[in-house]
Amino acid sequence: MLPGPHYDFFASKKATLVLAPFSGGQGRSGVEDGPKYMLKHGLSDQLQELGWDVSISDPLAGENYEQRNDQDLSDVYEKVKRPQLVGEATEKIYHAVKDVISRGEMPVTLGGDHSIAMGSVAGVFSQHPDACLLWIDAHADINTPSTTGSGNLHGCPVSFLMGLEPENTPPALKWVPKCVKPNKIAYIGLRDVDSDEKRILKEHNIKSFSMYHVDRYGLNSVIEMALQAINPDGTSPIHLSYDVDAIDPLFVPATGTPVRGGLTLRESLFLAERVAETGRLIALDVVECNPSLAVHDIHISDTISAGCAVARCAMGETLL
Ligand SMILES: NC(=[NH2+])NCCC[C@H](N)C(=O)O
Ligand SMILES: [Mn+2]
Ligand SMILES: [Mn+2]
Repeated sequence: MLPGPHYDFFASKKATLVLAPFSGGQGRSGVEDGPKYMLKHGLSDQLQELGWDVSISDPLAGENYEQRNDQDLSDVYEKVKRPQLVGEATEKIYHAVKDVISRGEMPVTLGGDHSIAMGSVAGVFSQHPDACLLWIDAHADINTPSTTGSGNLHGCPVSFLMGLEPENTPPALKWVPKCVKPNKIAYIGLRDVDSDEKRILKEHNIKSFSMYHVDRYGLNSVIEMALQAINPDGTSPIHLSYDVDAIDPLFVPATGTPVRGGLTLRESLFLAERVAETGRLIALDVVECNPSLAVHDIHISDTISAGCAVARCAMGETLL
């Protein structure tokens, strides 16, 4: 029998689930229920079964962000929607993730929409400036305040983390540190990238693997190429930011911006297993599960179980 993956890390095997029930980075409510559903699905017990000591932190507890999302129509800055709300929530997430990582535990941030990665990534990079970022997504989420067509901040977190447009940064988002260098981020799964985003990716020479590349070279080679680009000597810690819409909507239907032609369920899990196997994963986000967008109950269980499986695979689950 060929050996399965071998994991030579997870020394402390302590993780904290950082709940980020936040929907203000886009317009569709329900995505704030992601963390609740993943917990109900048993994620915490599942990770404990893998040998993790799991705690839960809830930095947005009691803030009622959903209601404010509906009401705060005056919260705009030029084209950007709800900067105040997003700024406050992501800063709380930032502090929570920073605490977790500085204790030597793995932060597993459960969204919420992808704007929450401004908090999680900034928190991780504050303690590990040498880290690299693997962004798994159908979208590049690198719009700037001037290029965004939708005004939704879940389409912009990477541009803020890279400090691309300081002059147009809404005041409430000025706290986001410029922490991710263009040679330290790679994308896998892209298939819906706005034209300005394509220009930005090219200008900064960011390693971006679309579904074309997955088909052309196979996912295994694409992962190798991505890691080689952002972590050439294999020593940098890795933050994996996983938008479930990278996975084909056949498998993950309940998400806000589904795009057909994505990763198969098996590919999506292999990707997480392969990153785990590097022994360098220090932080994980799982975002954009929106149970409210399900048409049938089975859409909810498909979506939530895929999100939980991504987390388990990234944290050492093996098939054999
Ligand atoms: N995290 C996401 N699902 N992002 C979708 C972004 C879609 C589009 N590019 C926008 O800027 O609005
Ligand atoms: Mn996406
Ligand atoms: Mn995203």
